[in-house]
Amino acid sequence: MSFARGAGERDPRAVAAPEAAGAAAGVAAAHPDGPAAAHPAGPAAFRLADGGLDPRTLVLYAVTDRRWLDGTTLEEEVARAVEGGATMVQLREKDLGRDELLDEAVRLREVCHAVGVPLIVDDDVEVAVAAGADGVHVGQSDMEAGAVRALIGPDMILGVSAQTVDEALLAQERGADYLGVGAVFPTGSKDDALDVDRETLAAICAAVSIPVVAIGGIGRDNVRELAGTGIVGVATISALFARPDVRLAAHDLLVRTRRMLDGVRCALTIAGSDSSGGAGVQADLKTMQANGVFGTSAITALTAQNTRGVTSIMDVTPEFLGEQIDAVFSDIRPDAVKVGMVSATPLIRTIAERIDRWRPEHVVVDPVMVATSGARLISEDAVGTLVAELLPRATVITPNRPEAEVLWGHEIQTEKDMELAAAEVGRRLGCAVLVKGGHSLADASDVLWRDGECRWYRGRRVENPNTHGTGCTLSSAIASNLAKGFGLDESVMRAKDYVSGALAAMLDLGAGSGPMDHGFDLASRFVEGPGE
Ligand SMILES: Cc1ncc(COP(=O)(O)OP(=O)(O)O)c(N)n1
Ligand SMILES: Cc1ncsc1CCOP(=O)(O)O
Ligand SMILES: [Mg+2]
Repeated sequence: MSFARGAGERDPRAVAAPEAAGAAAGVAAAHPDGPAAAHPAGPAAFRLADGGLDPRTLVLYAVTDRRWLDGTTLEEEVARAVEGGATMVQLREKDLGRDELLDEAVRLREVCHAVGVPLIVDDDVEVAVAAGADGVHVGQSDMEAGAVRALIGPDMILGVSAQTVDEALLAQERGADYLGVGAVFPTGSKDDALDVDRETLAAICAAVSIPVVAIGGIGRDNVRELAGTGIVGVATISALFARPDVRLAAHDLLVRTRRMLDGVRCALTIAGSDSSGGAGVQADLKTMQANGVFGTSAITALTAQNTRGVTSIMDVTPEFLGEQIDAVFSDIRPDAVKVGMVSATPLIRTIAERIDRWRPEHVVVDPVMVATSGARLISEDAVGTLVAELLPRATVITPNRPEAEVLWGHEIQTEKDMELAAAEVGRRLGCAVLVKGGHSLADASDVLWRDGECRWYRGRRVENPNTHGTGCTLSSAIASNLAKGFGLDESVMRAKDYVSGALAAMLDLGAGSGPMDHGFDLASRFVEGPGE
C-alpha cells in the first residue's frame, strides 16, 4: 500500500507497526555533525526570562511521519512545514533504525535551525542529545520524565505526554517543559492512542503551570472546537504531512489556530447606509474587517448619496432598528459598538434603550450632524435628544470641529478652544471626548479629553482632497481597537494611523470628495500568500 500524498489522505495504520526506537540501545557518541553544529543560541533561546518554555513555540507543532512521503525527502517536507509557519518540529519515526534516525535528526536540525524553529526528537533521548536537537518528547510508557531531565540537563526542552490530571502534575514536577495531551479527536496516526475528552484537556490545562498542546486528529475543520480549553497550541501529523501542499496546509492551520487561541473579536456599527460606499455602515464594516474585527450592523437609515452630496434619506422605524440590535446582541455579542448617523429622536431613544439593555463594554459615538459635503444629517430637535440621552451613554464621542461647536455652544478658533470644548463637553456628558482637528485648524491633529486631562494626537497630514467618510472610518477604527482589547489611548493612535494609511493610498473615485481606500493594507496579504 502506498502513502503518497496528493492522492488525498489515506490510512497509515496499514503499514506494519514499526519497532519503537527506544532509548535503551544506546548511542555510543555524538554524531559527527552533532551538538557542535547546534542552533547558535541553543535550546535556551526558546525559553522566557523565568526559564519556562516560550508558549509561542508551541502554536503549531509539526510531528513527522515519513510514511506520507511521496518521492520527496523528510527534510523537504519539514522545510515546507516551517516555511508555512510551523513553530516547532518533532521527529517521530517509529520505523527507522538508530543510525538512520540520528542522520535524519541531524538533517532536520539544520532545516529547523536555519529558521529559528526548535527540533524535538520523539522517544529517543540519546539520539536527541547526539544530534544536537533542542529537546525530546516522551510518553507514559517511555523513559520516565525525571530520568530524562537528569540526562538532558536544564536547557534542553522536555515534552511529556499526559492523559490525566495526575499524569500531568507528575510530569510537571519531574521537569517537563510542556505537555502533549491527546488524542483529542480520532486519529489514524497512532494505533495505541488513548482518547482524551475536552473536559479532561481543560482540567489538565487548569491544573498545571507549564504550557499544554493538544494532539490527535486535529485539522483545519475542527481546530476551533478547542477554543477555551486553555491550550497554547496544537500538534499534528496528518493535517500537515498528509496534505498535498504542506506549506499551504501549515499556513492555513496556523491562521486558524491563532484565531482559535485569540478568539474572534466582533464590533457592531449602528449607522446609516451610504449608497456610494465611502461612509456610513459601508465604511464601518470595511474598517472593521481591515482592522481584524468581525463587523456586524444595525442600519438607522438608507441614504441616496454619492461623492457630490446626499439626495435622499429614508429612516428605518425605531422598532426595526431595535430588532436589528437585538438580533446581533442575542447571538454574536459585539465587543464594542460604534454609533454613527442617527437622525430622528425615536431612533436615538431606541439606541439608548438598547445600550441600557445589552450593556456593551465600549460605545463610540460619532455625533454625525453635518456631512463633509455640508448636508445636514440630523433634525434640530434630535440634537437635544442626542445630547441628553445618547452621548452620556458613550465611552468616547468623536465630534469634528463644527459638531464640537454645537455641543460646546461656542466658536472654536484655536487649539486651546479645542481643549476647552473637549473638557467642558466631557465634564457635562461624563464621557471621553475626542475633538477632531481640520477645517484649517489643527489639521490631522485631534485632542482627547478623559478623566480631567487633555492629550494631543498629532497625525501626519496627507494632501488628499478625497476625505469622504473619514469621521466614520476613524470612529469605527477606534471601536475595532477597543473590541480587540486595546486601551482608549492606543485605540485612538492606531485608528489615526489607519485613517492616514487609507488617505495616503490616494484612491480617486467620483466627481466630488471621494472615499478612502479602506483596504489599502489588505492587498499585499492576498498577493503574498504562501499558496501556489
Ligand atoms: C506533542 C506530542 N504529544 C504527544 C505525543 C505522544 O507521545 P507518546 O505518548 O510517547 O506516543 P508516541 O508518539 O511515542 O507514539 C507526541 N509524540 N508528541
Ligand atoms: C502522536 C500522537 N499522540 C497522540 S495522538 C497522536 C497522533 C497525531 O497524529 P494526527 O495529527 O495525524 O492525528
Ligand atoms: Mg513515545
